[in-house]
Amino acid sequence: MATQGRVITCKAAVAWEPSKPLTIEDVQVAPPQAGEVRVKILYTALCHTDAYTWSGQDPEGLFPCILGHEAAGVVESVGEGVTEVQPGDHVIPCYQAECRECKFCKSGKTNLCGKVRSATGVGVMLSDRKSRFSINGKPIYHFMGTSTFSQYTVVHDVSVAKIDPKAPLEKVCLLGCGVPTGLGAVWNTAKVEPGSNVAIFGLGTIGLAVAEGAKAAGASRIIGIDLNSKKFDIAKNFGVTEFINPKDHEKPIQQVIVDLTDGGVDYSFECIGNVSVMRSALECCHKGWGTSIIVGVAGSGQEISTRPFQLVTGRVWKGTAFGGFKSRSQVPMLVDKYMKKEIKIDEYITHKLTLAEINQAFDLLHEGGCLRCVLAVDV
Ligand SMILES: NC(=O)C1=CN([C@@H]2O[C@H](COP(=O)(O)OP(=O)(O)OC[C@H]3O[C@@H](n4cnc5c(N)ncnc54)[C@H](O)[C@@H]3O)[C@@H](O)[C@H]2O)C=CC1
Ligand SMILES: N[C@@H](CCC(=O)N[C@@H](CSC=O)C(=O)NCC(=O)O)C(=O)O
Ligand SMILES: [Zn+2]
Ligand SMILES: [Zn+2]
Repeated sequence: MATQGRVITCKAAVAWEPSKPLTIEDVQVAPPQAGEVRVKILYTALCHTDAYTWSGQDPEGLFPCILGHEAAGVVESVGEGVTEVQPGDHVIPCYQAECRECKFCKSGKTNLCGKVRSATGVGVMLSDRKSRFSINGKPIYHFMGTSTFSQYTVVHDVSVAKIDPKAPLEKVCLLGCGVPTGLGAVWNTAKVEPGSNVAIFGLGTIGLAVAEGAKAAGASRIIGIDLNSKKFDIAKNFGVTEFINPKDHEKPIQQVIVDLTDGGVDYSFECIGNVSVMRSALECCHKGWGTSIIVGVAGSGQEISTRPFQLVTGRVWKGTAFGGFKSRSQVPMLVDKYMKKEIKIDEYITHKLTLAEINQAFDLLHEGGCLRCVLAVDV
């Protein structure tokens, strides 16, 4: 039976309250309105940002909601005025929109887009400030404008990238967040030059993608720092050349790195979300030019600090969202790079489960051996 124009009832994992196990529910998904796209999600991975919001630490977290933002699927139907995708197109939902018209998009200075952010930050769609998800009439909030822990979702047309239909969706779903974030932090935000020294704090998917990007950029020393020493074995495969476990040192970790690198690294990346590590990451940078990129997302109420002298003497503190990539324009290019074997994806996928097993997948996220767990959604 044709579903276009009708409400679809499908399975979704609903987060009812912070930290309470998600439950698989029959959810009603309304048809897309003007400028919206309804997508059948086939595969979704879990990102630590989903766990962060679920834990209640996200100041923008709203409940009940449908989490998830690293996914791939097929367009089921489109609303009025949608021209760039059509039913049957293979797509990756993009939590960072790209409208190409707002002052952010036109600035050429950022990948942030202002068109739908005020709505996605409060769990609704822009046109009527309402949710397209409900359970027996009770609205369920959207999350990050994507809500991919559902067999069907509705996204803004500026938040969906059309990709090569030949690309395996169970792999390229990772291009919705983690892998581009790490690669782009190096290529777009830091712009690491050949021969640079790099320090990466946190060797999860994001830190490993930073390592992959730094290796591709020609960095000569890539120092990985993690509290879990088992990470070094896997990190070598992504380009990490040296490993430091802060637990093995009495001196502050920034001092250890400064001593090891003749004054500090050219670039550092914080890929954990810990504000005290963010300070170490800045302070391990070389005087005069060292640049530190904050990638990790810190909890509500957390603040960063350092002595202003650190910046007066030439260190630079920056942050990155989605690695600075313009989503709709550049995600298809990343898919093509994967298809040409120019970037890794398979190596980040350590576990595969189904949507029904999502709570097990969240448990796995907190285990040192899990990078990305991909869920088959349509089963
Ligand atoms: N800015 C952005 O656009 C994005 C940010 N993120 C954020 O990036 C961060 C990292 O994400 P994942 O790699 O998925 O996380 P993850 O949890 O897999 O990796 C974090 C790593 O840091 C290590 N670690 C924890 N505390 C540490 C400490 N004090 N010192 C050294 N190592 C420590 C852990 O052992 C782990 O290996 C999260 O905060 C996530 O929310 C994720 C995606 C996009
Ligand atoms: N909601 C949080 C902020 C969360 C955050 O910083 N998100 C990152 C992406 S994390 C992906 O896994 C981001 O890109 N932020 C830019 C944005 O526009 O949201 C809070 O309020 O602190
Ligand atoms: Zn993410
Ligand atoms: Zn825009």
